[in-house]
Amino acid sequence: MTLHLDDLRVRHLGECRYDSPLSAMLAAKRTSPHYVAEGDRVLLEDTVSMLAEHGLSPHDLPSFEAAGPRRKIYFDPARVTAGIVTCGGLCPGLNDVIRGLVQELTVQYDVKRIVGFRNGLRGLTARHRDDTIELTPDRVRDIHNAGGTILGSSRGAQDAEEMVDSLLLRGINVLFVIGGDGGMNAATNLAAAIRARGLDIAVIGVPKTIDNDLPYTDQSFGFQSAFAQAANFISSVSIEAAASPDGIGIVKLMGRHSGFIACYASLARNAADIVLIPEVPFALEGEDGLLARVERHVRSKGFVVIVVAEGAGQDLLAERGLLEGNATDASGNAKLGDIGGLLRETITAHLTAAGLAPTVRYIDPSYAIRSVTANAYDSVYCLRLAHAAVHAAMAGRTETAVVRWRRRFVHVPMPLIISHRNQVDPDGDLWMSVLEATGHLVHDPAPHRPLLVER
Ligand SMILES: Nc1ncnc2c1ncn2[C@@H]1O[C@H](COP(=O)(O)OP(=O)(O)O)[C@@H](O)[C@H]1O
Ligand SMILES: O=P(O)(O)OC[C@H]1O[C@](O)(COP(=O)(O)O)[C@@H](O)[C@@H]1O
Ligand SMILES: [Mg+2]
Repeated sequence: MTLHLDDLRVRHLGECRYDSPLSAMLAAKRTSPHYVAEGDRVLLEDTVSMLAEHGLSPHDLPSFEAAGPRRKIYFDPARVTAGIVTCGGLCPGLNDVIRGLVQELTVQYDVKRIVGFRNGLRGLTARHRDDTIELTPDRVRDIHNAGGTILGSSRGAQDAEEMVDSLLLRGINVLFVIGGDGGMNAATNLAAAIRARGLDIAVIGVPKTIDNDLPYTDQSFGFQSAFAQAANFISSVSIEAAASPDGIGIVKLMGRHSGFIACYASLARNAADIVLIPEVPFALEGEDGLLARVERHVRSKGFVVIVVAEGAGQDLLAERGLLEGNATDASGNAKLGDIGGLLRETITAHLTAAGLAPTVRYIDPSYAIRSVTANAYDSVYCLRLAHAAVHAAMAGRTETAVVRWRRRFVHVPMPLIISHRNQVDPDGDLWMSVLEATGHLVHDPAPHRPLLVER
């Protein structure tokens, strides 16, 4: 998708007329390699070839508005009531973001009232809108020491008009939606409903996903903590597999449509022999198929470690009638078949038929990965995203997500965040690293992507 400068402009509620409490500090600042001033923009692309292709002056190149505090703001902080909601699946750092939002709103902007909606967008429905949590610095002081979200979360559909009514009834001027593709979709619809009614309510998104599958963000918050935890399970399984005759270690990791966790967790320990992700189809049978490859590993090395993303090989399950048609969860997300189970069964049968006596160690750590506390790196990241989100809201941005893009914090129009899915590029350098680390390129140099099958 080719984007132009106009596609990247974010919506403003109106003119910023109030002095920001941070204006004196900002007056002294200038753009430097480490600070992007409020009027400056951050380029969408960062290679010479991509930029040259546009043939445009720097000012006309596709670029994002820089995040950060503004000298003039849209809302009078004394009249602001903020709302916060977390939706969808958990990921590390949700409490860090909530805490950062509350601290920044109260300490820097002196906002007096912050309402936490419980259990995701369900908390904005008529039935649940009064069951909220008053969020104060005291209430959030220690919440970053635990995983999950103190607000709770949920999946399932809600009516946008009903949610707007809730915002009005609770007097919310600024809503922070911490959510994934579903949450950003819902927030976009909510913002459209707010706009259609001509209301003065800002909706700011803080994109969240354990799968790292949202575009226009370097890496989603909590992802690093999650794949570090996943890497521990890979270590465990590889120790088990190595200690067993004809040992087969299999770890199934989250990743509905994108294999980022599988790739990063595998690289973190460099113990995987085979990595299977949704983006790279594979065959079970045949000389280049998975079963033959597993057998070669076991015969040459004595054991094999396989890391599989849960969304990999769904076509193989469908072929075997092991998929529930087009089944979806309450939010409309595809329900997956159990690729880990299929691997365990087919590998055991294949190796047994080949005269080996496999010992299979299979781990599906599932929720144990996304429920962990954010590590120090992610905590910092979450806090800075929260700061950026508060500045964006107070400056009257709406239908806008705050993200880190090429190491800078920027504003992205919410529709772009849900325009497509971020996936591992089979031609990209991440997948190349995985192939290098698993020895595919050295041991099997002939096919460019050894486990990729044209279907
Ligand atoms: N396409 C959509 N349009 C409007 N709302 C959606 C859409 N997809 C999901 N939602 C709502 O957003 C919330 C979170 O979505 P979900 O897919 O469960 O998690 P996530 O935000 O992590 O992707 C749910 O309440 C769901 O109903
Ligand atoms: O069991 P749940 O809560 O539906 O979550 C499972 C799925 O949610 C995910 O964590 C991603 O969901 P989100 O979009 O909510 O982050 C997947 O990796 C996983 O398959
Ligand atoms: Mg999602």
